Formats: sequence, structure tokens, C-alpha cells
Amino acid sequence: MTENVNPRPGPGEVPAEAEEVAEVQEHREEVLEHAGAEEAEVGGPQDYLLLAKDLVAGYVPGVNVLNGCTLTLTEGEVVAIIGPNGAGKSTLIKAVFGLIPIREGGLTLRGSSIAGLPAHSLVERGVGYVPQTRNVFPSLTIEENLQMGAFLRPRAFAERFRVVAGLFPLLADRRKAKAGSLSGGERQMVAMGRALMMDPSVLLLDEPTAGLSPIYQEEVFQRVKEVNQTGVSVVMVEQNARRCLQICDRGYVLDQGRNAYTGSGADLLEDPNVIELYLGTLAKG
Ligand SMILES: Nc1ncnc2c1ncn2[C@@H]1O[C@H](COP(=O)(O)OP(=O)(O)OP(=O)(O)O)[C@@H](O)[C@H]1O
Repeated sequence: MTENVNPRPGPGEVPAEAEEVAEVQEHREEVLEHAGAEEAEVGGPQDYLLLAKDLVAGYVPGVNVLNGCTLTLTEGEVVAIIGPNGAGKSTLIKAVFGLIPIREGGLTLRGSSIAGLPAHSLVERGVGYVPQTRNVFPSLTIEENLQMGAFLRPRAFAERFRVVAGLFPLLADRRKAKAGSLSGGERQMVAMGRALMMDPSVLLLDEPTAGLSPIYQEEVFQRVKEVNQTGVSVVMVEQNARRCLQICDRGYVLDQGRNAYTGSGADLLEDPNVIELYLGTLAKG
């Protein structure tokens, strides 16, 4: 005899899982009521390589997606941004890179304001960004993609190519291959390689493992660590929250455009609230 492990709810009945999801959501709302208390402890712009403080930003006039987010990055760190779908993780990284205007709050790099600067000015100042999608030019070869990454310093191409290919050997081995012919994981290597061509001190990665097989996801995490060991500080938005928290120094849990939790990767992985609200199987939505 078989047992129905997932019985359909009767008329008027709320499915058990929906009830649990609603409970998780209610608990999140309580957490968010107290969110922001830690932000008072954030130091001044001089204390950080990158400081985004109390950012308010959004796409549509009058609608804020970020409702006072704070993020700090110190030299040498890998910082993760995790949280449910629609929490504003990608929006935070786009606001930092000047792709959407900041409505309120401060943004500094090595103590100087970079609020309102366009993306290319940030690249000149040593910030690299890898978007989540459409992050390579598919009709160009790997080499041409990397040349695009070095467009502000074409003379440095050969030297940077050597360094970047040292991190991602695929880029040298297949330099004449069209980026469009590569797998998703390989494209991600091209996209990261391109961002590294300008020798950035800060690398912003938006969901670099999205859509990749587990093996490629692991490879991306390993490469991020290797890139970090060359002296590049990293901020990465990730959907594979557990694995990302394992490799990062610190993490931010965003929810509804606000900081819900902040701590070392190890502490967040052990925090019962973070596990229940953001890492569990019911916590995806
Ligand atoms: N270009 C856009 N125009 C208008 N609204 C947008 C745009 N991009 C994102 N949004 C909205 O902003 C909110 C936050 O989106 P964002 O992409 O930052 O979320 P996220 O935390 O990165 O989640 P996900 O993991 O689903 O990508 C969502 O409600 C989304 O619909």
C-alpha cells in the first residue's frame, strides 16, 4: 500500500506548507522591525575600502527597493549578500556600481564619495562588476571579450592577459573561441576575467553561480577565493547562500531592502534565525 505524502488540501483548507511559509514570513517581519540596530556600530568612510551607508534606491519614481541598506568592505575581504528573491541584493550591487541612482545615503571608496559617479568612472577607480546575465559578448572571441575589459588601458592588455589567464587557464587555451560557443560556467570565467583585466581592487559579482551545474558552481567559488588571494576584495550576491557563507569572511542577509542580519559567514551559518528564515527549504520566497 502506498501513502500519499503530499495530500491535496480539501476545500477551504490551507496547505500545510503554505501555513509554514506564512509563519516564516511573519517571523521575518518581526526580525525586520528590529533591523538596523547594528548599523550604529558602522565606522566612518575612512575605516573601509567601500562603505555603502543607509542607501535608499529604486527603479520607479516614488518606489524604493533599498530602504536604508548598509554594507561595508575592508581590504582583503570576501563579503556575501544573501536573502530571499526580490530582497534587493542585485539592486544594492547595481547602486554601488552607479547603474541606478542613489536617492539617499552615502557611498564611499577609500573614504571618497563615489555617489552619483557613472560606472566607467568606478572602473577607472578600481571597481569591477560582473552582471548576472548577458555578461559576455557572444559574437566576440574570448580574447576580444578580454580586450573590451581592458578598453581603458589597451597598452596593459598583454600583461593583464597573462595574469588573468594564470587564474583562468581556459581563457588562454581557447582564446580564439567565440564566447557564444562556451558553456554557462565557461562564460562566467570569461566575464570574471574581463572584469579583472582592469586590475580592480574591488570586484562586485552578481549571482555568479546562477544557472550553473553544482560542479561549475564549486569551481566558481574556488576561483573567487583564488582571485581574492591575489589581493582583490570581493562583494558577491549569491543564491547558493550556504556555500557562499562557507567561503566568505562576512555576510549580509537582506530582506525587503534592509539589513536583516550581518555577521561572519560561520556565525550566520549557525544562527538559528538565519537558518529558519533564510537558509531553510521554506525560506526561498
Ligand atoms: N529594472 C527594474 N525595474 C523595476 N523594478 C525592478 C528592476 N529590477 C528589479 N526590480 C525590482 O526590484 C526588487 C528587487 O529586485 P532585485 O533583483 O534587487 O532582487 P534580488 O534580491 O537580487 O532577488 P533575485 O534573487 O530574485 O534576483 C524586485 O521587486 C524587482 O521586481
